[in-house]
Amino acid sequence: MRDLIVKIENLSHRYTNAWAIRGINIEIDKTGIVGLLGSNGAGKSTTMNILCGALNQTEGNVYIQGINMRDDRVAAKREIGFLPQNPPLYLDLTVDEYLNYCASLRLLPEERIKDAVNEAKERCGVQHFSNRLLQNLSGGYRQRVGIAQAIVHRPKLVVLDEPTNGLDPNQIIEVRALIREIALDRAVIFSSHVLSEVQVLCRDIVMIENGRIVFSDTMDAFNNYVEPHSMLIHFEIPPSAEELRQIPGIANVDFLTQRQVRLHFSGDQEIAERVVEASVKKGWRLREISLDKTSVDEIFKQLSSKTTH
Ligand SMILES: Nc1ncnc2c1ncn2[C@@H]1O[C@H](COP(=O)(O)OP(=O)(O)OP(=O)(O)O)[C@@H](O)[C@H]1O
Repeated sequence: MRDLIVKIENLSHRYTNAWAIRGINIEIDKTGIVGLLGSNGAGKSTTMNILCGALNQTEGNVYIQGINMRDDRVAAKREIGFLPQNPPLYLDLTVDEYLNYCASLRLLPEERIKDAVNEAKERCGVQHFSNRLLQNLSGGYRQRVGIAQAIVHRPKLVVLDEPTNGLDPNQIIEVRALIREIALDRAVIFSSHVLSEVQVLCRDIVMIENGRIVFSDTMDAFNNYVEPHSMLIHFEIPPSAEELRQIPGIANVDFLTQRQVRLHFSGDQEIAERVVEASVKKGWRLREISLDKTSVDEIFKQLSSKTTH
């Protein structure tokens, strides 16, 4: 069997009166960032809380480095670092006091704590705030300390639940850079409800909607999926449909009005240039051209309807 860092198998969870997630399967076998994307209430936090041993699932299994969370929670949790959506920061502690406390909660041997805390502070860029109270740190630095507590015991897997939520744009950029950095030598699962954030940060994407996975593949595969496949064009002196079909790559021609036409094509980014070239050469007087981008809502809808319920 392959050596998986994480295996989530057929995971389902029911709160008192409704299923929050159903039949979730995720496998991660290498370092890097996996994005868990879903709108509010989709089931991201539920999945992450179970994955990190903070919530007991109704059905299914979670294995961390081959250890079943149900069988040996302490051993499995040793391999996980978790930054929940509302980080458990004790605001009246200093950065050092807090990280020392977290390291001892993680059962690090006393003699290793100092080095481990120093390493985590350095990696997260908070060493110069060692003696500052958490309540006197900005949101971005608090989040860095939250990430430092998640890596202080050098886990193989770090789980970050919407870590950029509530940060300002500069802080978001810094925290993203930090996440990229810590993912160089461990697997990171990162949740967000913002597609563009997952696109810039993650190697793989798992989309979850209404508690079910609707897409799970590489980011490249996802980007191919959402690439525009049609464009809207306005010609002053429109050509015939036949003339347009002769442009290599055009699959379908759809006249909306006498001068407005939607051209369908297959995954070829240079098609717009060919249309412009043909228009100039043949005097069609192109007035407007725009690629039809599928909206995120539309993608969710398409993907959701593909899953079997
Ligand atoms: N403690 C709870 N008791 C009952 N229902 C809950 C509880 N926690 C979450 N839910 C419900 O389970 C579903 C999934 O919630 P979850 O928090 O996992 O989603 P999410 O994708 O993390 O959303 P958000 O981004 O808003 O946190 C939602 O319908 C939510 O209302």
